Amino acid sequence: MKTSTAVTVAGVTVATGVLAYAVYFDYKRRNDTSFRKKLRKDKKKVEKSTAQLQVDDATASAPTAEQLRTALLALQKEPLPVSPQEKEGYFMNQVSLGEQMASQGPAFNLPSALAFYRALRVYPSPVELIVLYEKSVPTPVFKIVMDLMNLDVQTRAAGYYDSFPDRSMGVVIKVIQEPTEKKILVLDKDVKAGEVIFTEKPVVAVLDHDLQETGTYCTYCLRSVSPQDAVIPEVDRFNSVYCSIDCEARSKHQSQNLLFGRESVLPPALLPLGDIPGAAENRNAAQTAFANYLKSDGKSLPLLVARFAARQVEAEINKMIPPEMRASDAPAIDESAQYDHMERLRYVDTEVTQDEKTLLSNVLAAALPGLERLLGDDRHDILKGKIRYNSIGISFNGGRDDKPTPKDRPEDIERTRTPYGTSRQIGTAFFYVSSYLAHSCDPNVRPSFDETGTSELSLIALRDLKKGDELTMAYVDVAPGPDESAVDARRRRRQELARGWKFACECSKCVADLVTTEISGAESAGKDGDNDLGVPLEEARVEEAVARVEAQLAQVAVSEPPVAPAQELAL
Ligand SMILES: C[S@@+](CC[C@H](N)C(=O)[O-])C[C@H]1O[C@@H](n2cnc3c(N)ncnc32)[C@H](O)[C@@H]1O
Repeated sequence: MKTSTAVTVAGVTVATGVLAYAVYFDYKRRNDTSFRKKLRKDKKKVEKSTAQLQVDDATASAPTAEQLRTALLALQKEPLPVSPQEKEGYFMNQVSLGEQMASQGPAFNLPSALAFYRALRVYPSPVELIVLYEKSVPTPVFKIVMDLMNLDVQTRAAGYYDSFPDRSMGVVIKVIQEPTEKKILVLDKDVKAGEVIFTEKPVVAVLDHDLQETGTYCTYCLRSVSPQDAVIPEVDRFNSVYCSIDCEARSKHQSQNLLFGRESVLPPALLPLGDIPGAAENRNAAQTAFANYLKSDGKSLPLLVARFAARQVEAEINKMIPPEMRASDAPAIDESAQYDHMERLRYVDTEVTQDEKTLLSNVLAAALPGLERLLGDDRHDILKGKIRYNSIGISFNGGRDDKPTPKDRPEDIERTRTPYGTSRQIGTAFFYVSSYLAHSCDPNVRPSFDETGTSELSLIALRDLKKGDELTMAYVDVAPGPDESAVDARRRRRQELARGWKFACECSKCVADLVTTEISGAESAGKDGDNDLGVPLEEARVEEAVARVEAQLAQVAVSEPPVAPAQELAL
């Protein structure tokens, strides 16, 4: 087993559910003596059984590739324990089962490895556990555990777009390999012009700064709110208003409480903050500082990113709550797969200022020590780069005319993907499925928010379309202005695309325009190098991001202070 494979595998496993669970383990480890005793006992058992075992590599029977695949397939279908308590019990049982079977001889190597692998799947710091396994599990069994992990990652990666997006949306994501890998959103049904292809709720949304200040739109769903109907929250650090108590509750649950509220973010049974002196004052100070920063900065992205981080925490904490007690607004996608979705999205290099990093990290740590790890190292930069790159502008009925003109340099202006123009939007939202829409200067769909009057997106067909057609929207306003020639309009939209999304548009219209006589020879010559765009281009990042994030996660898991029982086991 190569270390790199272990790191990749562990990165994926870490990413799929470490956060609140790790915090919970840490809390239990520090506070629960019977839990500590159990771990120590377990450590001794591992040592004893592995000391007795001197299995000879050469005589050990290794499973065939087919046996391994069949066993893994069955294992992948097993339901995983949900609550921390269930996970804890499951983990202990599987480790002890693995030991017992390993002591039965080589014929039991595969069942033993499967048990150890099951334990690993629920463990909050898998890299630590791998290190422990390497030292304590018989070599042939350890090798099978690693082979199982390898295969697990491979099958998960290959089958990812078989189950996402949900088939009921009527679209699929296709991965095109040539000339460079890209993903496109393709219709899975026939539609007529004007039909809604699918609707999608945002993962997170934010109002433009000036509208947040006026309190005329719902802070959660972005619906227009008249003053007499506004629900005004008790605790708030902006001029938030809600269109209903339902929106207020959802907002509080998803992010508002963690970022700007006072209540514990953990369920009442686990309240590690309750008895820490000064915790409430500390939290208040961290939140005030962050809110002041957001107000003076006047940008949308820092709050959008903070809300996304809060939703990740919400998803993890939700797993600790029995299903019947969870909020009813569970999103359409499996929240535990959020990291998987994010890893697959493209992004542009974005640097978050040290101030912004520190302020948000303080808010997270003050809500629950350990949460700040969520955005450690350059994960904050990457997350912001991804949200910035994929977000869509929200506007109703073609957009507004009263947005203040930004004072920033052109390269610093926040841009969202919207055919109506960022300058006409009321807010910004981030969607999982619609993130995959490519741009075309002659688009065949448009995102609309008029159907609901909220941030829920309806994707509307602009012409009759057939199953198998690629869906494309306009990221920018592609219509020529009243005084704009076709050539100028083409140059403007291509410059906007290059500036905001760092690519030279290759849509059918741009390609067709190149061969028409109305585009000047000089501009055509720019096609290859795109030096007519006046903006340096770079490939949007994706695959490197996956590798980097995984490597960092694995590194963090190895170098972190003790948060999990492996640390005790490894003593
Ligand atoms: C928001 S993502 C859309 C999903 C993306 N196709 C993927 O592979 O993940 C935007 C990226 O798609 C590519 N793209 C979208 N529309 C394009 C176009 N008209 N011409 C060239 N590249 C385009 C660009 O490389 C850009 O990095």
